Amino acid sequence: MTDSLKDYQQVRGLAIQSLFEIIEQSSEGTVIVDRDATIVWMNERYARRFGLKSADQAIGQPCEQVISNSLLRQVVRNDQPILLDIQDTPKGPLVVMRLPIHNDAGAVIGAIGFALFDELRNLSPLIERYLSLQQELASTRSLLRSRQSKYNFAHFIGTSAASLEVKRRARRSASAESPVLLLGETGTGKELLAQAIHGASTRAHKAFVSINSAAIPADLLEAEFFGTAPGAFTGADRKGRPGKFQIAQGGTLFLDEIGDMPLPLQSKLLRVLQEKEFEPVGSNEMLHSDVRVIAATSMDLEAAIKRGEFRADLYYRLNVLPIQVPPLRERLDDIPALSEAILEELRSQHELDQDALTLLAQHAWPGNIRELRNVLERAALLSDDLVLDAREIRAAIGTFTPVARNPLPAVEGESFSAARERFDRQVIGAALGASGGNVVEAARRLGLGRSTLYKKMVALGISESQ
Ligand SMILES: Nc1ncnc2c1ncn2[C@@H]1O[C@H](COP(=O)(O)OP(=O)(O)OP(=O)(O)O)[C@@H](O)[C@H]1O
Repeated sequence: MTDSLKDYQQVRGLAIQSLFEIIEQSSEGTVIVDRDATIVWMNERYARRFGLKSADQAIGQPCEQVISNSLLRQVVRNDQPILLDIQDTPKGPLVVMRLPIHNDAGAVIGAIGFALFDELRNLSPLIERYLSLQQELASTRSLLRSRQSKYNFAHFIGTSAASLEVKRRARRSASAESPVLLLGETGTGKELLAQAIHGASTRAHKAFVSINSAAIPADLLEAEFFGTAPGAFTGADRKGRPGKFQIAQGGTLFLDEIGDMPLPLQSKLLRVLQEKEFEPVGSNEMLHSDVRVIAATSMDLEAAIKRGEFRADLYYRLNVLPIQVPPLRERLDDIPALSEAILEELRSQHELDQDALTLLAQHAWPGNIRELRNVLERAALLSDDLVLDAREIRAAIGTFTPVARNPLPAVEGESFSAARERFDRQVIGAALGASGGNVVEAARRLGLGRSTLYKKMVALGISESQ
């Protein structure tokens, strides 16, 4: 018994010695700190890994000064080893082991850290796994960042009454959960607004995903929306693929050109909006959906319903918070600020002279803000001068479409005051007509005080019912 115990003590002693030697020899580095976590010894190889010329430079330094994320201080303080850990260093990750050092009385007097490199071949799968997990994490993070919205309300430039109203409604819709329907011509900023709504909502930290029904062939749309189940297809899609609804889970799904959605898909979309669940293509399983939908269209959906091309029930479901985004020609006051913001965004040094701005306010902008951007970009590229003039803008516009102004036809020999009276009569008559004869409403439309409008009407002999 005593003999075998002696044996044991001897074997233990040898084991401790061998263990230390093997680890010391196969380690990438060894560092020893004292009770204050000040480095008292470091091997040369380890010093070089941290950019030091020699280990002498490390002696006397707090351990974190040399190894920025060192945990040796913690080991000394807690008197607890950290047996296996991964430490990032400027030259790649290391597997490290940190142990407290005790004196004969069992008190902590310091700590030792071994950095094990991949000479210990059986650790390399661990490092590879760690690296691949890190890569996966980085790419997931960057994917999420790229899916988060790029724009907020400050990006929607415009202080005209029409723009302010659009922004007011959009801001309000951000705090709701119901679908939003953005109506407006191409290039008016519908997607920008959708992103801003998402960014101001409680879903902002989740994905903003957009899908354009007009840009994807009809037979692929269902899989794009709802994904495919594993085994539903052969070849590349065998494993199954997530659809936009899955990718947007917890976030916002922007359905652009909703008017172009085929009827069978409209029924499926309606079901997701109502039941909050959907079925991937080729699957029998229902998946729960937590997605806020923002839809947009440049199409007259009511006309499409009459033609039988759009489901009325889907329209009512989507039309909870409609926002009409006016075309640029109805908010020409925004052009100077928009132009400045666009030129700035293009990092262009160019400015516009007064005639150029006047000309910009005379074009009807069928392509709206996207067209304005293209015109300014083209003009800035082609001009040598930093001040863009009307001639250069005119050349960049290409096909000029003047804004319709319903000009009054001139009457031969008519005096100025007669022409002016005719003009006043027409403008007031039109405002009254549009307001159903309501003078207060007509005055508001014309930007006149009610009594001023009354006086003008009396002077012109216009009655209220007109
Ligand atoms: N009010 C605005 N202020 C600044 N930039 C704007 C504004 N509105 C639109 N833009 C810019 O104009 C371009 C077109 O806008 P966006 O894509 O949002 O329009 P859209 O209505 O969704 O168009 P489409 O229907 O063709 O998809 C984008 O570059 C956008 O940033």
